[in-house]
Amino acid sequence: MAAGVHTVAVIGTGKIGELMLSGLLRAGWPAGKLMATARRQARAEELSQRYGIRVVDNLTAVAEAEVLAIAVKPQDAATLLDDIGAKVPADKLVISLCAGLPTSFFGRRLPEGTPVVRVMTNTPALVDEAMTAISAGPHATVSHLALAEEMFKPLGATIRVPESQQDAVTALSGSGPAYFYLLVEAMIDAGILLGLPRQVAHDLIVQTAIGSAVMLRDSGEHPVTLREAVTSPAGTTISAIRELENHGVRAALLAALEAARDRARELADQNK
Ligand SMILES: NC(=O)C1=CN([C@@H]2O[C@H](COP(=O)(O)OP(=O)(O)OC[C@H]3O[C@@H](n4cnc5c(N)ncnc54)[C@H](O)[C@@H]3O)[C@@H](O)[C@H]2O)C=CC1
Ligand SMILES: O=C(O)[C@@H]1CCC=N1
Repeated sequence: MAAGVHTVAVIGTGKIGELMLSGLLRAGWPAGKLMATARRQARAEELSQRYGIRVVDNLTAVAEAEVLAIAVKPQDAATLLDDIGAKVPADKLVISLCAGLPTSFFGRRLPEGTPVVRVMTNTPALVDEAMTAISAGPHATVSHLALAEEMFKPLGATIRVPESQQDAVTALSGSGPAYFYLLVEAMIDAGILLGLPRQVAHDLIVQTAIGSAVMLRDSGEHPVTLREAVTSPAGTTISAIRELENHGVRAALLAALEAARDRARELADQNK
C-alpha cells in the first residue's frame, strides 16, 4: 500500500471507534479522509457534528475507504461481516480492533488475499497515551503494518507482536486500565476508612498514581527498585505490603490476567 494519507472508515463507533476517530483528527488526519458508520441515526448525527466527518452506511464505507477499521464488539463481528464481507475489495486493508478474534476469523469472511491487521489498543488513547499492539495476519505486508502503526502512533506507544501473543496482550494492556482504576477506587475507599474527605483521598491517590506511572516510564528503574525505595525498614509501607501479600494480591493478579486471556480465547471459540 503506497505511502500517503489514506481514507479510513471506522466501522462501529462506540467507545474505541470514537477514540480512534478523535485521535486521528488530533494527529492531523484530514477530516475529509475519515468516515464512520453508526447503527443509530442519532449517533451518526452526533459524530458528524462533533468531528465534521462523513457518517455513512457500512456498504458506502466499504466501497469508498481504503482502510476499514472494525471496532464492533467481537459478538457483533460475524453479523457485520455477513453483510459486508463479500463486498470488500481484496485490496483494502482491514484493521480489526476486536478482542479475541483471530485474523483467520476475518480471512474466512473476506475475499481471498484481503490483508488483515489485528490491533489491541486501550482507552488511554483519549489522552494520546494508549498502548497499541499490532500483528500482521496472512496477506498483511510490511507496508500494511507500517500504515497501521502510522495510524496508532499518534495515540500513544505501539509495539509489534506475533498474533499468537494478542490474547495475552488483551489481558495485560487492553483490559489493563480497568485494573488500575479498580485499585485507585479501592485506595480512595481506604482513604475514607482512614477518615479523609473523599475529594482529598481522590486527589492524593490520583497524583500518586500519575507520579508513580511517570517514574515507571522515565526513571529506567525496575518496579522492584522503585518499590524498595519507598519501603523503609520497620516502616509503614512494609506493614501494608505484608497485608497485600497475606491477602494474595499478587496471586489474584496472576489469576485475573489468566482469566482475561482465557476469556479472549473463549470469544474466539464462540465466534468462529
Ligand atoms: N473498550 C475497551 O477498552 C477496548 C475495546 N476493544 C475492542 O473494541 C471493540 C469495540 O469495543 P467498545 O468500543 O468498547 O464497544 P462499544 O459497544 O462501545 O462499541 C461498539 C459499537 O459498534 C456498533 N456496531 C455493532 N454492530 C455494528 C454494525 N453492524 N454496523 C455498524 N456499527 C455496529 C455498536 O452500535 C457500537 O456503537 C470490541 O471488539 C472490543 O473488544 C479493544 C480494546 C479496548
Ligand atoms: O473487556 C473487553 O472485552 C475489552 C477488550 C479489552 C478491553 N476491553
